[in-house]
Amino acid sequence: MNKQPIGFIDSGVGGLTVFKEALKQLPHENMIFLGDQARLPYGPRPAAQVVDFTWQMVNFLLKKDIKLLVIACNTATAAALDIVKSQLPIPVVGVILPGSRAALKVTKNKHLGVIATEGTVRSDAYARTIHQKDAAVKVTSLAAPKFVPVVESNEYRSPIAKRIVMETLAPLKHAGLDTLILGCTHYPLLRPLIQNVMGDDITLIDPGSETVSEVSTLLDYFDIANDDVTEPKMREFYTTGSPEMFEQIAQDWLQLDQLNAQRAEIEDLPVTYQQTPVSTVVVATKNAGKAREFAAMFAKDGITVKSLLDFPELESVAETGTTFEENARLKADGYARQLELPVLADDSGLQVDALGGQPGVFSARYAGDGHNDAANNAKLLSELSEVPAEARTANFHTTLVFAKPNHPEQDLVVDGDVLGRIVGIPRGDNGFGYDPFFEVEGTDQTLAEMTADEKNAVSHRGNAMRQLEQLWRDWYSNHAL
Ligand SMILES: O=P(O)(O)OP(=O)(O)OP(=O)(O)OC[C@H]1O[C@@H](n2cnc3c(O)ncnc32)[C@H](O)[C@@H]1O
Ligand SMILES: [Mg+2]
Repeated sequence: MNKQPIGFIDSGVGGLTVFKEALKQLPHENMIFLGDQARLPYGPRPAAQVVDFTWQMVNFLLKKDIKLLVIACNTATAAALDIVKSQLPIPVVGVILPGSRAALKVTKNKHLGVIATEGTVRSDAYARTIHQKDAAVKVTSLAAPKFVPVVESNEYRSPIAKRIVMETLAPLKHAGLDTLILGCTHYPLLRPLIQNVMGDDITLIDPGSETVSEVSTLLDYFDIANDDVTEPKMREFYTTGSPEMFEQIAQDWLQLDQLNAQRAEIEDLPVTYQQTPVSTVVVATKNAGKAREFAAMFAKDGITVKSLLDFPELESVAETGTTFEENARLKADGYARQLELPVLADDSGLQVDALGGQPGVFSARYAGDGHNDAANNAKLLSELSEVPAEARTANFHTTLVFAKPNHPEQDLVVDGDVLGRIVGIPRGDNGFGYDPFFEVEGTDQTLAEMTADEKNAVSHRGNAMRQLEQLWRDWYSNHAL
């Protein structure tokens, strides 16, 4: 018998949907809830910050002597579950695995939808978790950033809520899914509206109930359940925001008598786990031209780039794939494993329409094995000798893959392209490779006539980097699920 409370944390009131399930399934347990309403929403925040805030909430509840922690927030689960779990002596339960499991149990057509915050969607945690269990399941994710504010402002039954739900879910209505995961603990409060928009054929999954089943299993497994059915149970509620606002929603949602919320000061509590800022990125390329471009792009954030030229002792990874992505993955995964560091790889090439997309993935060895830009360019010109100027359209493509050591399933993948045409006479001395022959669409300049900055502003690599910039820091600081 263990009378210590179970702790629940969330960015706001959403976690109460899990708490409500716990009241139903585990009525004899003492429970404490903490919502970080002052700093909500968590969805748009960088993962590293969500990790910090999560630790502050955890440290608040540890002082209350909790015996088990429920991270009743999808965004915090995606960002912090692993690290918190690895450092706490008590069991820790998140909501993503239980939610995924529940959805896999009910789907018939193996097409799942996930609606969640931007942070959760960006982390790809649901798709990853689902695919670890069944790689054949299709997962369609959609960020619904407007839902949390509607719930937190107690507007979740209003006509505004109805309109927001309708507009947000429109892209999913005809997507062909049969099951939709409510991948944010706030969303079950909008359940009737969501069901109405999606139609009765779609099964909605509220991860709360499955999460509490997992809690129940763990209480038994660790033999820490409270079997005392006599005395009244502790129901404590804390918020970093306004206790009155919290009470209104909680009272309404939980239907508890005498619900009292108290203000919690957690901002000054320690952040147990500090992220070290990233100062160096390894780019897995032997091509000095590429390395220079990445160095210039990362330098804007004060980050130093190292390339394979800095690590001559590494075993070469063969580019045996048939697509840019396959090759980029081979390079990123292969070198990350050897270096035991996150590694970024680029696989790129020129695709000429009149040559059926050639040289494509063979761009580096177009004229035969071994790198020789001059020979490659000469071959390109001879292949195009009969092709008139207007038919010499082409594009440069790159696929970038950022990989962590031994976690290929977490590879971050982005693409970039630039359109143009192949000119007959080379122009310009800048850049590298095929640059002097590639005239950028909408300009009269080849890539080799542009400065480094001008090229990065339009190039395939620059375009891919601009996407990567939005994603990589969060991904980098996310721990393996
Ligand atoms: O594999 P790593 O070591 O990164 O270096 P690589 O030069 O072999 O690179 P790829 O396998 O990706 O092959 C890309 C080919 O396309 C050419 N290429 C890629 N990006 C280019 C750019 O921005 N300008 C000109 N040529 C480019 C490059 O010179 C190569 O011949
Ligand atoms: Mg190569």
